[in-house]
Amino acid sequence: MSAAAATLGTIQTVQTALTVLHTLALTAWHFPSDCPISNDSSYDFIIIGGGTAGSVLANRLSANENIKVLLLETGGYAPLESELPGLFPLLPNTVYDFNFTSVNDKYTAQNLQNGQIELTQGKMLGGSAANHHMIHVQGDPHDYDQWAKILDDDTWSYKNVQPYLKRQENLTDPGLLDSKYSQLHGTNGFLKVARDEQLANINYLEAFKELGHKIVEDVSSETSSLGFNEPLLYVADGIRQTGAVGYLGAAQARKNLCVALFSTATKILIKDGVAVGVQVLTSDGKTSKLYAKKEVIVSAGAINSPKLLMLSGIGPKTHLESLGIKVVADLPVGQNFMDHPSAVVVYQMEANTDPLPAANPHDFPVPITTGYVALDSKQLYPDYQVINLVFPHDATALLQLCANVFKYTNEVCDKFFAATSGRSTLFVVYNLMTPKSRGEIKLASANPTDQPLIYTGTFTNKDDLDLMARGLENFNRVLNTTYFKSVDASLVDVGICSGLSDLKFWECYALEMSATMWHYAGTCSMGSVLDTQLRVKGVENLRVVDSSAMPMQVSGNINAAVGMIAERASDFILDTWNISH
Ligand SMILES: Cc1cc2nc3c(=O)[nH]c(=O)nc-3n(C[C@H](O)[C@H](O)[C@H](O)COP(=O)(O)OP(=O)(O)OC[C@H]3O[C@@H](n4cnc5c(N)ncnc54)[C@H](O)[C@@H]3O)c2cc1C
Repeated sequence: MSAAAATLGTIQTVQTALTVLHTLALTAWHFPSDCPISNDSSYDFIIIGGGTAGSVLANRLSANENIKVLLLETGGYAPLESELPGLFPLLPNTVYDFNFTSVNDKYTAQNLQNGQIELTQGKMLGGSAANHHMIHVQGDPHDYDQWAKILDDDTWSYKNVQPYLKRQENLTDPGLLDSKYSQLHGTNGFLKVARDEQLANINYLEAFKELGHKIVEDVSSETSSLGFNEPLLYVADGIRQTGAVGYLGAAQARKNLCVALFSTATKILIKDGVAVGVQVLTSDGKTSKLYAKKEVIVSAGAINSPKLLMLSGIGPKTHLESLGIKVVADLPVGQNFMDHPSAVVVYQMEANTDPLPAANPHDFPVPITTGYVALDSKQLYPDYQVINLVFPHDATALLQLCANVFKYTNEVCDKFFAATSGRSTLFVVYNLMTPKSRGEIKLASANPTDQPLIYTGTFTNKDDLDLMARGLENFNRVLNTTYFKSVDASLVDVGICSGLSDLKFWECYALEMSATMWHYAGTCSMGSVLDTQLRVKGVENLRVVDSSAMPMQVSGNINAAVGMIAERASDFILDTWNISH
């Protein structure tokens, strides 16, 4: 039997066994209790979705005890395996995941299972931060300055968003707290972040240095995020740090905050162009109508937020009419879908058989470094990011990542695994930072329980494929460094793109191995669907606050940018309603 198939079988067995533990709700103590809702109740604000953005908003808007806030979350409490950082490969394909897949474009991702991209997305309190990969990075200043330029609104420039990036953070890393980087980080926020420094990373950092890259303690910067480092992680006290753990945990005792679990918003109630409430389906199969005296705020993530808007009549007119949905506002909802296209590259190191410390479920599973690289030496912002994971020999954890997280085919994963036999490997997740390609989310039907159609649009703009190929080729120079030569390193051949060389090889590799970084964004973007205070154009008292609102990708993992948007939005909302904060 294929090693990958056997690993997938083992994961399913473990996932089934864990369902017994789920019934004990072992993590509930972190969070506010589940709050009952009843038909016709009203609140000042209704927030839809208790993920990264929704958790920030629920905390900030309920800080004033006179303001009644309802947070609706379709999932339940995150399970124990979400809290333990080392267990993240067990989370996809469970009830804690929406289990979305892309529509097979027959062009990209053909070495993924079924030619489809597994678009994992958290369905639980904490949202996608409860099953994400825990890398914390603020993004490059150039990203936000571009947002300000596109939106013609300086509110979103780096200078103006930086305080909100900081406001989320509670930096607990002793080395960084004692360094010049400390002023770029917050220490009073709700999200604890720190590095996991590992001796095993030193040789690799040296190799990247030999290629001319800067080695930095931290890539946060007021000018440029280029360089290689050991990243900050959303891990503290051995526990994954999510918005739900931090922001909702701190608001546990508030009587004016109702967190309703297993409560799915199926429609936004709109009367005469004003959002007045939400229709909600609860786990007992009942439908209720709940009302918002001030605002409805949609924070259901970049796939579910556009889905909900379209179900409510806000979206492209012809698409909605084709499904018999009455149009309330004709807006390009669902369009401008963005992700960071990725590809995994593995290097086997013949002469490196070093053991690694035994995996501790409270830590990130393996030593990790990240790098941000520009292909043009004059450019200050990155074209690509690499996430480098060091796996010890014969590591089944590599198979778990390959087969259950990235969802490469068993043939590909078996080849990667064979390369680990008796030697260490470097598992490199390469991804493109500012793709020009765009995809689209569409409704499959007017039924809220149906999955939407997700067209990722990967490499529909040829420039992206060209840049991705050049970047992969550029990174591959690592084989020429002293360390990689000393361990007799080579690229693991997965048997695709044979006969091709140089850039043609990398272009083929990028296409065939293209996957996701799970950084979905832009589907209700500011500028087209929203104004720059995140209000839906043409509908009053309705905002979208989550990764859907991003007009352009940021150069790195996007959770911090989403949290920043929500922090910023909370100030907009409190100011709009003259609520003190
Ligand atoms: C596998 C994976 C790995 C990632 N790795 C990283 C990483 O290492 N670092 C990083 O910075 N970012 C990472 N990300 C991205 C980051 O986690 C997300 O961008 C971020 O969590 C998005 O926040 P959000 O608030 O937009 O949506 P989410 O956090 O997804 O929250 C949406 C919430 O809405 C709920 N919901 C949806 N529909 C409804 C409805 N109709 N009614 C009620 N509730 C609803 C969902 O259950 C969910 O709780 C990763 C994401 C994934 C999926």
